[in-house]
Amino acid sequence: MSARVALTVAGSDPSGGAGIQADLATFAGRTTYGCAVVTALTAQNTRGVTGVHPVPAAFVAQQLETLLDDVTVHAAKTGMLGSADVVHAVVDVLSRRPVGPLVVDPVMVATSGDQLIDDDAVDAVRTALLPICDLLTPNVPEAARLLHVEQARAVDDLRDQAVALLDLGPGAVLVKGGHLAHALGESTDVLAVRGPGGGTSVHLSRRPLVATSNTHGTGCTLSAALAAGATTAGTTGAAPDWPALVEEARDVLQAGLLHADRLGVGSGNGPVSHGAYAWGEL
Ligand SMILES: Nc1ncnc2c1ncn2[C@@H]1O[C@H](COP(=O)(O)OP(=O)(O)O)[C@@H](O)[C@H]1O
Ligand SMILES: Cc1ncc(COP(=O)(O)OP(=O)(O)O)c(N)n1
Repeated sequence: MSARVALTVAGSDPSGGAGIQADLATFAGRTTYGCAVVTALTAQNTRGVTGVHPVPAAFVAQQLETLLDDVTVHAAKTGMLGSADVVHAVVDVLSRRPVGPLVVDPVMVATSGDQLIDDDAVDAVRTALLPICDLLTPNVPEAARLLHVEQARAVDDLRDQAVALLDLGPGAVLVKGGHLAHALGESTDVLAVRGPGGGTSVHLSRRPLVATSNTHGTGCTLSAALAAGATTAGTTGAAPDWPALVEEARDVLQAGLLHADRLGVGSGNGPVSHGAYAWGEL
């Protein structure tokens, strides 16, 4: 028997709340072996980002090629890619070399407001990465930026934007409603899935609002849990059951949010507790 292997292609967050550190912790919590290709170093803590040191695109490609020469990956996720060159390098390798279902978290801005991607890279995500993506997981501002529309203000807007984003190429889209959670009084994400016959199904995933400011890394944790869940489909080549995997991943994140205040890491927006679900902590 061999392990289910998930890959993250993302930036480093030394505080451990987001980026590759969050992804690897989440993979481990889902009993999935984790590999990581690093796209950028950030100087970051729970209060914000003070610097970004990008990895050259050719070296991102070299990391991927070298890994895939040796290791079979059953599902992958992308997080912070940073520049158009890195986006194109990742797309070039992943379109030639199968890594199972691909989850794209189109990371653009940290909770602290710091920009993690430039405008050319957003265009590259839209035109090159989304066509090879199996599940796209934008938050409210990211969905609006990808579609060139105003930010969603209600669940109907989340639904319309999830369906509209399917036209850019992904097999499924989960528009996350975390930025509306306080206004709505609960956290509602909307999943749109393209069916084999071309029809679209829409699913609402709802959870009670967790009253915490310790939300650093929520998006990374959710997309990593989704990639970990998709490794099972990746071992057989079956299509992932995205509605079921979204519910599982949201349970992982909800436990992480409920346990976050007990971590006491840093003095800003602290990290979610990536392993809480696996430990049975609530
Ligand atoms: N306070 C909260 N309570 C419960 N769920 C939340 C809360 N904040 C965010 N979430 C959930 O965390 C996930 C990521 O949230 P969101 O803030 O939308 O994305 P990002 O972290 O990428 O900015 C979504 O599933 C969202 O519904
Ligand atoms: C290196 C790195 N990657 C991604 C993020 C953003 O992560 P996210 O999960 O969206 O969490 P918040 O920034 O919203 O807390 C990051 N900060 N750093």
